[in-house]
This record gives sequence, C-alpha cells and structure tokens, in this order.
Amino acid sequence: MSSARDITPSAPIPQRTVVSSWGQNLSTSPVATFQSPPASLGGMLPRKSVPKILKPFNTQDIKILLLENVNQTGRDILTGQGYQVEALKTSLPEDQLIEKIREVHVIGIRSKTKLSEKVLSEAKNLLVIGCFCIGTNQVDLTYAARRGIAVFNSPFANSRSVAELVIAEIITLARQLGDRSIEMHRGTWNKVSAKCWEIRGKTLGIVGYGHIGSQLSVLAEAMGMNVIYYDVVTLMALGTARQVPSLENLLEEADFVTLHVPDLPETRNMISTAQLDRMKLGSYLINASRGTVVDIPALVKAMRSGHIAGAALDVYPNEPAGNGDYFTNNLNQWAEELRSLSNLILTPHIGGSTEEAQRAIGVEVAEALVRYINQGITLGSVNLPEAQLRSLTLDEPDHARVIYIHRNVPGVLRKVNEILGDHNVDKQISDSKGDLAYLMADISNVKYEEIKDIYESLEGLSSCIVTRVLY
Ligand SMILES: NC(=O)c1ccc[n+]([C@@H]2O[C@H](COP(=O)([O-])OP(=O)(O)OC[C@H]3O[C@@H](n4cnc5c(N)ncnc54)[C@H](O)[C@@H]3O)[C@@H](O)[C@H]2O)c1
Ligand SMILES: O=C(O)CC[C@@H](O)C(=O)O
Repeated sequence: MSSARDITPSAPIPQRTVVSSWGQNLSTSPVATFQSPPASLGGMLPRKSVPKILKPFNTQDIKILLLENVNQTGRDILTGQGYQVEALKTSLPEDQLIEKIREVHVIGIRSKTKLSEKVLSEAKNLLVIGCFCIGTNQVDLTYAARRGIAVFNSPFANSRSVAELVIAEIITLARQLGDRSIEMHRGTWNKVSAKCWEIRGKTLGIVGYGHIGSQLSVLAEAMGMNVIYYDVVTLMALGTARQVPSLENLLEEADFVTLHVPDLPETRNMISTAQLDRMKLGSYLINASRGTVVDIPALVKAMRSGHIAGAALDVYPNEPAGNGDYFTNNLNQWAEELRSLSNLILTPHIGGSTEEAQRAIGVEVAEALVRYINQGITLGSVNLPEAQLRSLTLDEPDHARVIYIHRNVPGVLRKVNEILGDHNVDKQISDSKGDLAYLMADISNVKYEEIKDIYESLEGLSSCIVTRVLY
C-alpha cells in the first residue's frame, strides 16, 4: 500500500484513488466492473448518462473481516468487488478480535461480536461496520460515529422468520410438544391432554409492535388468536389487533406474552418478578428479542411455582461464540437450572436463521457496504447522517467526490468551500446527526495532482474526523 506522499505532481491518472484520513493512499483496480446504482437511487440518474465507476480503493488492498458465518451471498458480493475477504464461522475472543481489527477497513459481524469502544479504538483503518442482522446493540454506535465509522444493518430481512418461529412456539408450548418429543426420544409413551390447549380464541400480547411484532400480529390473527400489543409509541393496529396503554394491561390480559423490543437501558429486565406476577396463572412467555430483556432467575422461579406454564427462549445474556460450544453455568450461572425445567423451549438464537433471511441479509448489507466504500453513500446507516448524491457519469471527466466527516460546529462549511473553491462544486449535500456532520461534494475540473492538496487541506481543519476523496 503506498502512502499519500507518493503522489507526484507529474503523475498521469492511472487509477482511481482514495486518500483516507489515516494517510493511506489506496489506488483502484483497473479491472473495476460496472456498478449499478442502488435501487434506493431509483430515478435519480439522468436517463441517458452512463454512470462512472467510482471505485475508490485498490480493490486488492481493501481488507474485510467477516465473522459469525456471514452468508455466502454477502461474501460473493464483497469478493466480487476484488476486496480481500477473510470469513470466519465464529466470533472471536476480545484479544484476537483486537489483533484482527487493527488490519481491516471493514468488519462484518452478526449479533455475537461485541464492538466496544475498547475494541474500536484499536481499529485505526476501519471505515465501516456491517451488522449482518437486525440488532446493532452489540456495537458502540456513539463511539463509532465519533470516529467517523459508519454502521449498516439489515432492518427487516429476517423479521418474517422470527415471526414464524414464534407462531411455532406458541403452539408447541400450548401442546407441550417439546416435552412429549423428548419423552418419545427417550422411549416413553405419555399421552396427555391435561393443560394442553388450542390457541384459537386465546390472547397474544405482543410487547414491541415493530417489524417483527406487527408481522406476528397478522399471522396470529389468521390462526384465530386475539392480539393486543404494547409499544412506547402509538402505532396503527393491523387487522383487529388492539394497542393497550401499559405493559401491565398487556400482562394481565394475555395468555401468551411475546417480546419484540430492542436492547435498551429501559428494556433490560423488563420482565422480572413483578411483571411475571402480573401475568395470568398458567400463561406463557416467549423471548426472541434480546437476552437482557428477561430476568431469567425470576422466570425460573415463576415456572417452578407453576404460575408460568411454559416459556420459549431464543436469546440469552451470554451466548456461546459458535456452534459446538457449551451452554453451561460457565456462561450463565443459571444455565443448568434452566435446562431442567419442563415445557421450556431453548433455542440457540435461531429466530432469523433461515436460508431466505440469511441470503437476503447477505445481499442487503454487502451492497450497503459496497455503496459506502465505493461512493460514500450513507443511506441506511444507523449512526451517520444519511446522504447520497446521484452517481457521477462518464460524461463528467476530471470529477472527484469529496467526503468530509466532521464535528458539527459553526463555520465548517465556509472553510470547506474555501478549500473546494478553486473547482466547480457541481453538487453538494451536508447533513448532521447530533455532534457529527457528513458532507459529500462532487467537484469538477480537478486534476489528479490536486487531490492530494484538497485532501491535506481538509485534514488540516480542526473539525475533521475523516476525509475521503474518490474519483
Ligand atoms: N431472535 C432473533 O434471531 C432475532 C432476529 C431479529 C431481531 N431480533 C431482535 O428483535 C427485536 C425487535 O426487532 P424488530 O425488527 O421488530 O425491531 P423494531 O425496531 O422494528 O421494533 C421494536 C419496537 O419496540 C418498540 N419499543 C422500544 N422500546 C420499547 C419499550 N420500552 N416498551 C415497549 N416497546 C418498545 C419500538 O417502538 C418498536 O416499535 C430486536 O431486539 C432485535 O434485535 C431477534
Ligand atoms: O443472526 C444473528 O446472529 C442475529 C439475529 C437477530 O438477533 C438479529 O438481530 O437480526
């Protein structure tokens, strides 16, 4: 990898280059292929112009680490760009993660890998994080933003899979199917109807009526259930579902309570002893959201007493790093006790684990990463302001795209435009989110040798977090 200082004023324009905030100068592959604009840009390209391939990095130099068995669809898109992709099946212990993250420009993870401030502070080259899942609670989003590291996820590609799993669990719990199956596997015939129920006419209480909760609402009604839901915001009810004003109302009325809220300070131990006591005698609890939402020792107690007739857990406060690892007291101190309970379905965080969901997530997140790396587009980012400009076209020679991620303080735009002022600023967008702002500008009449000056001038501003120049 050459450094920014290697650019000589007399050099021709052999390849496209990005100059990153860390003084790296990464030249692009001459074999770059045509890149379609994202669907989200629909209608933004002038019809007759051919988009310019704005592929900033030397595609051999871009290093990507994918953890936790990211789907092949995602890996194919990234390797198809010529990036160097290392894909591992598991997450990594913190010390190994820190070693690896120092090297890479992009990291792709799922729910298990914790990208804390401590880990991210070592990631000197990191441009962007792809969460190949819905949840982003495993990433310190605020710190990442402060460092100008974009984070993308897939907000709903696995929602249907989770909703279907919950439907299966409702029937499984109502009919004690898990226990009957275990007994038969052990050779015992135990034909029981006591405390086994139809779900028709029963009330499902959904906590969190977002992508998953609302999808589940439709499926549950189709099976003859009455649906009530509680959410912190007022949301349109689907079908004949009904929003209730408080969690307590929901707990008192529902036969099945299912949790679909994010991991937030307010949702930690949202279901504990007081809430379980409020639930109807003989009711059921399902948690496929995050392991922190349920106080598990309290649930164990409520199930032992018979107050809660069954439960399904897909998520846990501590989860093993990968397949084959053990789910024991070493991980969660109550694990053995939990495993001993009847009518308790334990699944290894598989709510979103279907072929359909994982393929769709692979494509969605990988495409977002490519758009960001190659064009600086932040649409869909969960922590940076969302910004896009229509693609540069082949009709526009000597153009460059400047990306300036900066502290949101007064006077920055004036200083930036003074630096860009010797060139024609064709189009520009700037947006902010809290303390952070993101500026994209397409400038024309810029020669290769001038890029270094632009880059260094922008880097010299006190407001600078990250500068990238793509052309
Ligand atoms: N088990 C799995 O494999 C799996 C798969 C996908 C998602 N998830 C998890 O499921 C959860 C929900 O996902 P989603 O896509 O439906 O999210 P979403 O953002 O679409 O919906 C979450 C809903 O919860 C509501 N909410 C937030 N705080 C609340 C509170 N304190 N009380 C009540 N409602 C509250 C929000 O207003 C929102 O409507 C997330 O934690 C996600 O990580 C798990
Ligand atoms: O696949 C995963 O690891 C996470 C699934 C789910 O919890 C999500 O947040 O999308």
